[in-house]
Amino acid sequence: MLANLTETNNKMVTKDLELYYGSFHALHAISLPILANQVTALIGPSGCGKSSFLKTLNRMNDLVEGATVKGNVYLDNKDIYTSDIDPVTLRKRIGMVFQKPNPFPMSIFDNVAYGPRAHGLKDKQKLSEIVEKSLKEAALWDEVKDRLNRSGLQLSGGQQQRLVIARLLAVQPEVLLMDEPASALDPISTAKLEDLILDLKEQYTIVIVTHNMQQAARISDYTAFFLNGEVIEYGVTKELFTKPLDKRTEDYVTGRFG
Ligand SMILES: Nc1ncnc2c1ncn2[C@@H]1O[C@H](COP(=O)(O)OP(=O)(O)OP(=O)(O)O)[C@@H](O)[C@H]1O
Repeated sequence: MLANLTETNNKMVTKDLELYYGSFHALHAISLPILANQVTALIGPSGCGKSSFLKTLNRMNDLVEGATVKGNVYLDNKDIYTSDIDPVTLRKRIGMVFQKPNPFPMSIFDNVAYGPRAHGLKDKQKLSEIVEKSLKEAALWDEVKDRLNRSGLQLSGGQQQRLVIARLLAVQPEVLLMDEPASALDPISTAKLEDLILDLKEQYTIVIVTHNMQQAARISDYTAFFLNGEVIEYGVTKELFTKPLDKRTEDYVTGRFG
């Protein structure tokens, strides 16, 4: 399937995106749509550029010394690499979850209230409402409502990952980027996180990097297969997994390499 870059329900689009780390050419002419309220999975063998691509979507690569981006990345049809875009505000709209859960060393409440407070909100009642709403949305409220003052670091890995998601939701993002968010979790926590991702796509647009083919098949609507910094194939997940057009995609999804 050819990626349609002009669909009206594209939340984001990358066009001829190139990424260099110094002289190393890490991403080659990536043109991909990210559909609104859908889960897009990025798959491919280690080192093929999935995380690098993910980081171009909220300008996290700005923080990597020597990284240069060429081409365009649009959010709601507006290029995010123009000089009038403030990367900090952008990252509020496009939040990111990493492989290893990274709650701040503070209470569960303060973790979630962190973003709204940083944006100047002081009203205790409003903060409490946001914390409760975000924890509910992240499917963590019932497990922590009686211990909001305990440290976020005392939670299990799966709970920590949902706390990090609650922290992002508290600043009302539009897109959630997830870089192998379940790779450090046990099967039960992974299943909870997958259920949560399926719930969250009702309200948010989600891009997830995963090494787990079954996970990509279970939770994503669209999949892009990366190899050596290129997108080899993009399409509806079911089709890409059952009727891949490219031999290399077929070899990868059937476990013949990677
Ligand atoms: N900060 C950096 N400086 C230089 N090269 C980098 C940097 N980050 C990544 N690379 C290189 O870019 C290429 C793509 O890396 P990237 O981490 O995006 O791949 P990946 O598909 O996410 O891999 P994995 O599945 O192992 O996480 C690799 O060759 C990697 O060594």
